[in-house]
Amino acid sequence: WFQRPDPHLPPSPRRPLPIFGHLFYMSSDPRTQFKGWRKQCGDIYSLYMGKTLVVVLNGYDLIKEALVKKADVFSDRPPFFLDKTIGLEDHGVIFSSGALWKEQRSVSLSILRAFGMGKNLLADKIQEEVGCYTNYLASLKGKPTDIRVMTNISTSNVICSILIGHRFEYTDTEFQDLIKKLGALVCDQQNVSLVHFFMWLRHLPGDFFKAKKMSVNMNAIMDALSKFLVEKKRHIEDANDVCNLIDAYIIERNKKLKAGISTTLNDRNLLKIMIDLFGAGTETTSTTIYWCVLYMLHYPDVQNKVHQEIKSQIGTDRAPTIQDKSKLTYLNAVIMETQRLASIVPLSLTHLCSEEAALGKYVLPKGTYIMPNLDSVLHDKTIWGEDAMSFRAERFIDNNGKLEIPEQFIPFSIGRRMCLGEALAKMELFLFLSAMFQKFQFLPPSPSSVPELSYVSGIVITPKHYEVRMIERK
Ligand code: HEM
Repeated sequence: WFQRPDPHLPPSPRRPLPIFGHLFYMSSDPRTQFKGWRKQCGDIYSLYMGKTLVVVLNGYDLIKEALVKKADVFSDRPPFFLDKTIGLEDHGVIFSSGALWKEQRSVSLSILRAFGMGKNLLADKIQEEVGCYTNYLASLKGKPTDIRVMTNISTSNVICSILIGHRFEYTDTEFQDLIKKLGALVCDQQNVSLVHFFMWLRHLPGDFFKAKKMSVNMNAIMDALSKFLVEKKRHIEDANDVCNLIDAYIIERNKKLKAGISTTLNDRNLLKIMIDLFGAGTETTSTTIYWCVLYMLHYPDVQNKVHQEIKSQIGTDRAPTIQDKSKLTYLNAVIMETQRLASIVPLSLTHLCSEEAALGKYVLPKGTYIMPNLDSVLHDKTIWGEDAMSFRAERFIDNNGKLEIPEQFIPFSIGRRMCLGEALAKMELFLFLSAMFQKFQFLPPSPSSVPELSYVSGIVITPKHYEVRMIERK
């Protein structure tokens, strides 16, 4: 409490409390709080979560310096308490580090590419799912409905078709329950930060910090996916016979073992990769769709313009395909503006400084947690102009009517740890939203009750639940 701040470390917005550091200063809406702290301290500042030093990075240049130019030291992850509770700490892709992460990431990426991520093969599969989804929306016959869970199930079906070669019906109550548990996991993260830094708190009676609820949800997801793993796992030699990620992973492992190459590919990492992709691939894409529909309720002119573009470039006799993507400039701009303004993963995922390293004018000790504040780039007035907090898709279109994507558009982060599913997410966003705006007009439950643009803060920023009417266009 009486120590002077270390001049080699970035400044803190407030003097840390003994033992707890800044934990009790954290607000339930870090987005607004972090903006204020940037104004006060500049682009880089220190927070203490208990004893752990967490350095928040703001602005494109500083985030690029850490995650791209100094990727060798800023690409590890700190341990994640929920992985500890399921006994899979430092496994899989999202929360692993070092050589194990490198191998798991490169194998997962090559499997996703083999399944057609970024190519037509997968686009056809997504389009089939989109067909089921829009039919389901049509069956609601314009009744005010919250589309969140069914959108989650639909985007989850895309990832599940890769993981286990299977899709689920929107009415499947067991799967609905699993999806709700995943949603709660993503939203409850904020409450649990205290437990993350003081693991012993989860042994206290009651569940004040929701840590027990989160462990139960995480275990339920793990149990469901390990059941699929046991069901689908089989002896497979022939690469032409691959039905899902499980097959592809096993073939890759066997290849390495046969060639006498030492490998981290094993059942535990496979299970964790399934959990990682299921978690990361479901909530993110569907939340972006959920935001986009909400923005369209607020900006009916934009919605009409999107529909007119689809009508003039593709018509209404067939569903848009991935080959149509380059024709729909305005829709692409609307999707990017949604991602920019909603900034759904505002603090990215935490990185770990693996060695002592210089950053800006400071020297950060080994073990420092790094929070890249993507919000600070996606909402930066010096990049996007004074109207950075308004929805204006035209900012992504140049004077010749072509798409213009500034390098500061980083909703998927940057550097070696940037989103593994970016190509898949972009395909999904285009195919879902183009089909939705082609087929329906989205309206608020009543003209006088447009749902608010308010959100719930978690790892992912989700709009508060809202209802919408989908009127089929003739
Ligand atoms: C709009 C949708 C999405 C957004 C905005 C998004 C955003 C992000 C962000 C910000 C990160 C953290 C990067 C970092 O630590 O620097 C990340 C990591 C990751 N994402 Fe996504 N993501 C999306 C969709 C997906 C999808 C569909 C998948 C599934 C295939 C996926 C899989 C992953 C994985 C596995 C990581 C961890 C990468 C690593 O640690 O090496 N994401 N994503």
